[in-house]
Amino acid sequence: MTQTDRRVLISAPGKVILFGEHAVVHKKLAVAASLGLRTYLHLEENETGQCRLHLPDVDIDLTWPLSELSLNVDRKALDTDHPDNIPEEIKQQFESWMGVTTKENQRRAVLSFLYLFFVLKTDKPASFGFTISTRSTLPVGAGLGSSASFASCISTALLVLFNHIPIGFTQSEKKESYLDTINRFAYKAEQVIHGNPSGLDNSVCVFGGALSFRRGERFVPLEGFQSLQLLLTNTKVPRSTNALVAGVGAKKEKYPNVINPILDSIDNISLRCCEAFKSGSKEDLAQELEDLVDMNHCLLHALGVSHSSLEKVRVITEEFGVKTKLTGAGGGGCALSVIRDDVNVETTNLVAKKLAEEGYDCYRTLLGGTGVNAVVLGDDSLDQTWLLNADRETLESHAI
Ligand SMILES: Nc1ncnc2c1ncn2[C@@H]1O[C@H](COP(=O)(O)OP(=O)(O)O)[C@@H](O)[C@H]1O
Ligand SMILES: C[C@@](O)(CCOP(=O)(O)O)CC(=O)O
Repeated sequence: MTQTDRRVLISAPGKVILFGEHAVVHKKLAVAASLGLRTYLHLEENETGQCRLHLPDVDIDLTWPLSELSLNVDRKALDTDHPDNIPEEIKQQFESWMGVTTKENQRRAVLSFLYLFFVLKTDKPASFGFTISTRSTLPVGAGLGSSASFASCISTALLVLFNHIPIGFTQSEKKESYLDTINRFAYKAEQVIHGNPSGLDNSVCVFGGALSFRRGERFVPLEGFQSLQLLLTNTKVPRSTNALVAGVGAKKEKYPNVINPILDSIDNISLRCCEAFKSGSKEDLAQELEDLVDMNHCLLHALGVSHSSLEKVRVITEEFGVKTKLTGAGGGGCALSVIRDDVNVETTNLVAKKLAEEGYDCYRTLLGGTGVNAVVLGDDSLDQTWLLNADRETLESHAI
């Protein structure tokens, strides 16, 4: 296979925030872990002279001749602290490539791609072309980090495509430094998608595992982490991470003496979680996590980011003695329930059944899986049609 028809499968996990969402935006500690559910990206280099961006999860299929994807101004102008601050002229050019794309979720996905494309692009022959197709087994916009997982895949694809990092980065002795590079650009894409991200989600999706994170500092792998049985419930109530994060910020501005102590309490919940894992006693850990889950949810409720659907999940699970909190931005989206080892399978099934009767989707998935990964595909193997049609188990078996 030549360099020009190289095909690569990239994947990155979603994440679940155990403790500290929202507070982490304001420099409080958060604890999160990667999920078994992932986003997959198929990258094909070809000689069509065109760039195709195929994002079926958000109903996008755009193709541009690469000769037309060129900026009128020096691309150094893209080098700002936040992508929102790029010159108006570039924003207008991005708009002109957007076609009929009008929905906010679609626009942000395409804009994050265009932004990274221009930041990372290097000179290539006129015939150079490529197709990017993505498919996620994560629910999109539900609090499980689909945007960071997507951002990590796009960042990796463009870094590999333009030869900033080698395809075998996961086997390289410079792996850590390559992952840092992927993470830096994934964060930029996250900024395009949801405004003021803390950087927690992209760190989990890129590095995988379980970690604690404070904005502006390097994440710390969670000492003594043991995978937990979690039940994730997607209420399917749509919400905007942007708006919810901005709402908490506005409350903090207006009622600093009320909100700051809440954020400090959440910080202490995350600290306590780290200590509980470190101490290693499984019995105590289960009890503490349940308490912390309950308290963290109530504090998030006070910040105004719960929703009646999430409260309903709490009521249903509580009937079985199972503790639940919202996870991610809240306002709908997903809840996480801690399933203690002494809760039997029949009970868990019954809880899941009751939740399904309300129209919610339940996921049982492992925590702490591998971070972003890329493999070169052979001539005979999987193409993008396969990617778009494969079932979840088949996809997961190729994630490595
Ligand atoms: N598979 C995907 N394909 C294209 N865009 C995606 C995909 N997953 C996520 N996104 C982008 O991320 C946005 C969802 O981000 P967000 O609201 O933060 O939800 P989540 O909690 O799932 O990360 C989508 O509206 C879309 O712009
Ligand atoms: C609310 C927040 O803490 C997590 C948002 O997670 P999600 O986008 O709902 O998956 C924001 C952030 O950390 O950037």
